[in-house]
Amino acid sequence: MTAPQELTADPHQDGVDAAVTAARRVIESLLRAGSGSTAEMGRIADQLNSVADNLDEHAPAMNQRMVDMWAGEGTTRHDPVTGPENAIAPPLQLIGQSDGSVRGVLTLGLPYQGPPGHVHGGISALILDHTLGVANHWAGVSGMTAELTLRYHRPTPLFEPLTITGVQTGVDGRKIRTSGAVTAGGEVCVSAEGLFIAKHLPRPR
Ligand SMILES: CCCCCCCCCCCCCCCC(=O)SCCNC(=O)CCNC(=O)[C@H](O)C(C)(C)COP(=O)(O)OP(=O)(O)OC[C@H]1O[C@@H](n2cnc3c(N)ncnc32)[C@H](O)[C@@H]1OP(=O)(O)O
Repeated sequence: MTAPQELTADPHQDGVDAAVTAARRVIESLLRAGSGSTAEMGRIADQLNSVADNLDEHAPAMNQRMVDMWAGEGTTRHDPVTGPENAIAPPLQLIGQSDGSVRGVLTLGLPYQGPPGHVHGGISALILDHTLGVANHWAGVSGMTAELTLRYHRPTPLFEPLTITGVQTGVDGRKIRTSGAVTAGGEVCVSAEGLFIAKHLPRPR
């Protein structure tokens, strides 16, 4: 039996991960502030643009960055679901379980809102697509999403811990079938069935 294993990058307390954590806070704070805020938004925009100018000035060339993103640990650091270097990622951390499934827990806030007080359906789709992909890696046979079927059973709450699961259910030639769910308080909010085709695009080098 395989021991449980962390499959996503552990966020660091310093370096780019710390800056990304701050950027996530900015995204959330802007949304919370809204147009009714008394903060001086013109000055805030100037400050944020100056931060971005500084980052761009010191960034490697885009083609070099693309190579780094797909080398070694970089692979799990940039994606929009688990990546500690990606400010739009919640981020979700996934653990491969001994039974072959993957599992993670996360709480989503205002940037991920769809219906009032609840998670946007497209965000659940994004999280489940990625989780099913990681479940395929954990199972040892992976590919690209060809079909993703979602069932939204009940609204998915914001501000409450959500359990995200995925497991590979079958492989038939190049066709890989995987399922998963988002649950809150033990109730399934969203379930997913995915068809993946064993194919990988070449990594930039
Ligand atoms: C230790 C672990 C570390 C963990 C480390 C983590 C690593 C990090 C994990 C990252 C996890 C990312 C998870 C996100 C995954 C994406 O987001 S992938 C991006 C979204 N998907 C795409 O862009 C795919 C776009 N589509 C395509 O490229 C192509 O259509 C496909 C899907 C690859 C298939 O094309 P193809 O290779 O030419 O396949 P083709 O020969 O046409 O078909 C093969 C078979 O599949 C069937 N098929 C193909 N498409 C379909 C379809 N849509 N519906 C039904 N059947 C289909 C065909 O009918 C055919 O069946 P048979 O005739 O063999 O019975």
